[in-house]
Amino acid sequence: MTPHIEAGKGDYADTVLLPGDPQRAEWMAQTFLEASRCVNRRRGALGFTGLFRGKPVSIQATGIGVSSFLIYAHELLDFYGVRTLIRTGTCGSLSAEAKLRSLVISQSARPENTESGRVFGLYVADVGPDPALLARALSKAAALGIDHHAGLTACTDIFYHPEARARYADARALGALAVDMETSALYRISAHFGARALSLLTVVDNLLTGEQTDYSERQALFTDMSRLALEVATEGR
Ligand SMILES: O=P(O)(O)O[C@H]1O[C@H](CO)[C@@H](O)[C@H]1O
Ligand SMILES: O=c1cc[nH]c(=O)[nH]1
Repeated sequence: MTPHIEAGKGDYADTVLLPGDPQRAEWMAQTFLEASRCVNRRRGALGFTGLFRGKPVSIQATGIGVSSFLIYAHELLDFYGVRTLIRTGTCGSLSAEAKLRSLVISQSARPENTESGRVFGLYVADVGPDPALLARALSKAAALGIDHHAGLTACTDIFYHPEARARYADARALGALAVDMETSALYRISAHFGARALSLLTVVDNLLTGEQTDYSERQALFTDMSRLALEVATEGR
């Protein structure tokens, strides 16, 4: 076990899907995994291991923001020896393409010059998803008919920011499709540990128009993203 995870060594599969929300972790495990068992309840950050089409896979909630995310990612990579991390997150749209309820596949992630932006100087710079995972996700998303866009995403430390959407002007000028609060951390720490990573994000609100989904409809919104993540995670294994 680690300070934040009570699971024993060997309780996680080589590949772990990472939603921020523990309720999403539980829903994904109940909906998609066979023989699923809960391996972590500490602090309510639920973790599960089970089988998808007969292949082992885990799902671990990471909480909100880079600080929380880096704790779970670090302990999974360092202590549990996990080799592949696939985020199944949510994001806010910054673009006309990333429509509400559609999927964004992060091809690169740009941190703001906030605390995590400074911390990232300690990690490998300018890293993105594993190219093979990305290619697999793009072809499977097309084959499954999933409404998706791939491109740059922004990553912020601050959900409720006094400057509101104006603070994303730079990221939007660079073509950022959407913003979340963990993807830069995922790509940096995975590169640091020589592991593979990919971030899939469902658009739950739009920072340009103010449109929002309701939390009660959200689990149903995650079917496409979850299936895609599980197929990408288990193909060829
Ligand atoms: O829904 P999750 O995966 O937590 O992701 C997004 O939602 C949270 C903010 O509401 C942040 O963690 C952000 O990245
Ligand atoms: O980080 C996030 C996630 C969802 N919606 C947002 O506006 N920001």
